[in-house]
Formats: sequence, structure tokens, C-alpha cells
Amino acid sequence: MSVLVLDHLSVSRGTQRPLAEVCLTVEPGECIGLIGPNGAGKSTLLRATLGLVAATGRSSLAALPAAARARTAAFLPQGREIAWPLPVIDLVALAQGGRRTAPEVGAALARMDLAALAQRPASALSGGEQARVLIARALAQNTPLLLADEPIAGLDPAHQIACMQLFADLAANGRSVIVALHDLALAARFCTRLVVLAGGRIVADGTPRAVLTAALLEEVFAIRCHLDEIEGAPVVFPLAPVPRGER
Ligand SMILES: Nc1ncnc2c1ncn2[C@@H]1O[C@H](COP(=O)(O)OP(=O)(O)OP(=O)(O)O)[C@@H](O)[C@H]1O
Repeated sequence: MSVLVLDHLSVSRGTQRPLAEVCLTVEPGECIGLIGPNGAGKSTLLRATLGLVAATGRSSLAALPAAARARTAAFLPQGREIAWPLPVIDLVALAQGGRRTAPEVGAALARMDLAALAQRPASALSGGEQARVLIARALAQNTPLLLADEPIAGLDPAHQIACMQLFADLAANGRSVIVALHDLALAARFCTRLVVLAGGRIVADGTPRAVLTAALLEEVFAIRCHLDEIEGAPVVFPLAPVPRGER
């Protein structure tokens, strides 16, 4: 059974339409990379999916009562500053009703490389460390679906890879992930499927190999890339913006 169904989901703000007629079905085991240039509508799509912004059309998730929604999906929003001086372990334990000893809490701390920071006030950590704490909290919620808005922004390369590997592992174990990100190389390597947004609409949807073509990268992202393959996975290396006169 599908984890999520979006049916002609649209958001309007005055005369703008940051999300237009998005239809998407997410199955268990999918790690979906949501990609697109700045302002494409990725955050708006995630928020409308959760019912956090007014939308027309239907999101099967937003249609659930609030408690069922929280059991179904964890959300990692884009803004990640932690204001409360709560110990890291207690902040992560909020995902399990405050139970520090819940196995999900220990597992999430270990998976995000936070065991050594568990007793530190979360607000006194570095930006990247705080980002990892919030990923751990979302992970500890242990939901079938995880929606993450640019979770790897600000992480060092080792933790970026570890975080994407975590999402791929969740999917391999039958959960579903939608992750908005700008790193096309990591999206290509770790996602089972890429959904490309531009101007609030889905303009491509498929495997990384099918989606990441030179033509799409030029048209949607206005970049020229070196495309290659390593160990069977597509590799994208951005080289230069397409000159303005050629767009
Ligand atoms: N609170 C808001 N009020 C009005 N317009 C907004 C608001 N938030 C976003 N927008 C507009 O909606 C459009 C989509 O924004 P959104 O944040 O969904 O894009 P995004 O793809 O997540 O971008 P980015 O990669 O920069 O995070 C943009 O044109 C943006 O300017």
C-alpha cells in the first residue's frame, strides 16, 4: 500500500502559484530526492504535503487527524537553529514522549554520531551539530515516512554522506524518505528516485540515471555538468552555469 498520495496538490499566494497540480505516489522502500533550483517549490511541497500550508487538491497525509499524521510522518524543516538549552538526549527523546531510555533514542543518537554530545545543551552546539541533533530527533520518531528539507546543508562531507546513507538504509528497510537537497551528486548516489520541481511543477520524475541528463540540467538548473558513472551509479559534477544569453 502506498505511504503517500498527492493528488493535484496546489498552493496559491496572492497571484503566485508556488505549487501547481502536483501528483505523486510514494511507495514503501523509496528514497526520493526532491531537487530543483531555489524557489522551485520544494519546501512548499513538503509543507503542503504535511498540511502546514493551505492547499487545494489532496494530500493523503494532510487528510489524517493530527495524531495519526505524527505517527505516519516525521518532518525536518529547513530552519534548524535550536533555541532551548535542553540536553541533546532530552531533545531527541521528545520524539518518544520524553523517554530517554527508549531504544529509538539511543539508536538515533548513535546513528547521527551524537553519543559523545548527548549530555551537552543542544543550543550550545555548532550549527552542523545542531542539524544532526534534529535529524536524530526525526529519526527517533520511527515513522514509516520521513520528510526532510535540506537536512545535509551545513554538514561536513563525512556527515553528509552518513546522513544520505541513513536515508538509503531506511528505504532499504521498507520505510520511505523524501529529502529536498541541492547536492546533485549525493542525490544521484543515494536516492532511488528523483523528483524535479521547477516553477512549482514536477518536470521530471524517475531514476537518477533517467532524470539527470545534460539537457535537463541545462534547462532546469542552468548548469553544464560532467556526467559519469562510478560503481553503477550516475555521477554529476557541476562545471559551469549556462551563459545568460544561451538560456
Ligand atoms: N512565506 C512566504 N510568503 C510568500 N512567498 C513565499 C513564502 N515562502 C516561499 N515563498 C515563495 O514561494 C516560492 C517557492 O518557495 P520554496 O521555499 O517552496 O522554494 P524552494 O524550492 O524550497 O527553494 P530553496 O531551494 O531556495 O529553499 C518562491 O517563489 C518563494 O519566493
